[in-house]
Order: sequence, then C-alpha cells, then structure tokens
Amino acid sequence: MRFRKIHGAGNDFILLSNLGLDYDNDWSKEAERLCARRTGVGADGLVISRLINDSPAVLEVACFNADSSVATMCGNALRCSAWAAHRDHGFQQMSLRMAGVVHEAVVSDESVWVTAEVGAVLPRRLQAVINGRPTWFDSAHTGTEHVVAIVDDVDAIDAVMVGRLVRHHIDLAPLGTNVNFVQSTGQQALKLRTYERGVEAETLSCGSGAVAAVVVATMRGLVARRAVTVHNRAGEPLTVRPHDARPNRTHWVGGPVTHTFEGVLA
Ligand SMILES: N[C@H](CCC[C@H](N)C(=O)O)C(=O)O
Repeated sequence: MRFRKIHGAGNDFILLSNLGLDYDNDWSKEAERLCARRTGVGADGLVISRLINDSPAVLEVACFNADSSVATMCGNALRCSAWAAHRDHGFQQMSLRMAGVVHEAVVSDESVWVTAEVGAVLPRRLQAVINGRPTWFDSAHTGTEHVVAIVDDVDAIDAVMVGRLVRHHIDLAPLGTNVNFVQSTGQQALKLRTYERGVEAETLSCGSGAVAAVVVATMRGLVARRAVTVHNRAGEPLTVRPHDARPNRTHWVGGPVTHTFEGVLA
C-alpha cells in the first residue's frame, strides 16, 4: 500500500488516500504501529482521506493520533489532505469532512488554507504553577479541546512537563486537552508551543492550537481581529484570520505543506 509522508508546518503525517477496498481497516490500531518513530514510519498522526464527490469536490478525512486515538479536528492534517487532493485531482477549492464537521479548503501556490469552527471559549478554566508563577489557562474549543496560557517567554517553559500535567488535570477529565503556551511577539504576531494530546509530546506546530491561541489572544486584547502570524517551533509560521462571512465562528488557518516522500507499506 502506497503512502505519503507529509507535513503541515512541521506537524507530520502518514497520509493514505485513494484506498479503495482497504478503507474499512482498523486504522486506529495501524496508526499506533505506523506512527512509531523507531519501529514504524514515524509521524504525529495517520490520515486517511477518501474522495466522496468530484464536482463540487468533497473528501472525507479521518485523523488518528500516534497513540491510536481519534482526532476530531486536525488543522494540519486537513491542510495536508487538501494539498494531496490538489496534486491528485487538481482541486483548488474543496470541502473536507472530518468527524462530521465540514471544513472549507483552498490551495494556492505557497499556502494551503482550511477553516476551523470555534466553539465554547471559557476564560480561566484552570490554573497551574509555571516556573513558580501561578498561570491561568483559558479553554477554547476549535473542533477539539485546547487550553491556552499567555506567558512572557514560551522558551522558558518545560512544555512537556507542564503540558502533561495540565493535559491530565482532573477538571478536564475524561477528555483531557491539548495544551498551548502563547507569547505576544508584536502587533498581530504570536509565538506558540503546543503539547498535543494523543501524540503525548510537544509537536512542531498545531493548526487548531494556532486558532485557539488567536481566539484567546484576541479575547485578552493581545491582537486585533484580523490576520495574525503564529510562529511555531518549526520556523514555518501559520496565519490565522477570521472568515469574512462568519468572523465570530469560523477562522481560516493557512501555511506551508511539504511532501517529504512516498513509500510502500510492508
Ligand atoms: N495537530 C492538530 C491537532 C490534533 C489534535 C489532537 N492532538 C487531538 O486533540 O486529538 C492540528 O493541526 O490541529
């Protein structure tokens, strides 16, 4: 079976498209095996994309985290799937359905954009002590669970240690959460680090986390309601901007997609 290894601004995936009859495999279990960094292909997640309709273009996309759990929303996986559908079928615009939610996607020369739906935003959801300082986390649902703390210096944080602690916080059980640390780096610019549930590690970038970071940073007055550059550990920033027609509910997240290699699964 052929696969693509592909990353969206450093968030890397094994992408299977055009599976045909193999579609009904136990992909959740396969995700754990294939995503293993030493014994598998190695990735943050496994993405299965299936063409449902040609005109208008509609794809069904499923994303499994490296620990085999289902991601109900993954901005970077959607962006990678849209890139591949553009490459395979020539679509420039399309709809991508993930966990029952329809996302719009637009592929241009340098960037791939997808929409993310913003749900409940709850200020001061929990507090944790970071480097001796009590720090609040707001929560923002962007298709999946995210909490966001605004801090002075994201690089001074042990993102894995604090991320793991907050991810398992009793107040957020049983679902847990992705954990984001955000720093303001100027007008309309943020720096973000994300500990991802399901990968159980810090990833190099996170699309739905970038949207959650911008929603919280906007609420807290750090940025205005227009395009925001979100820097990440990959050095390949994402841009988040409100959707023209539904600015309060929907955001676009865009940035680079890189096709690293193709291979055949043994
Ligand atoms: N990296 C992803 C988010 C994955 C979410 C996943 N970790 C979960 O909540 O299950 C993104 O680009 O949006």
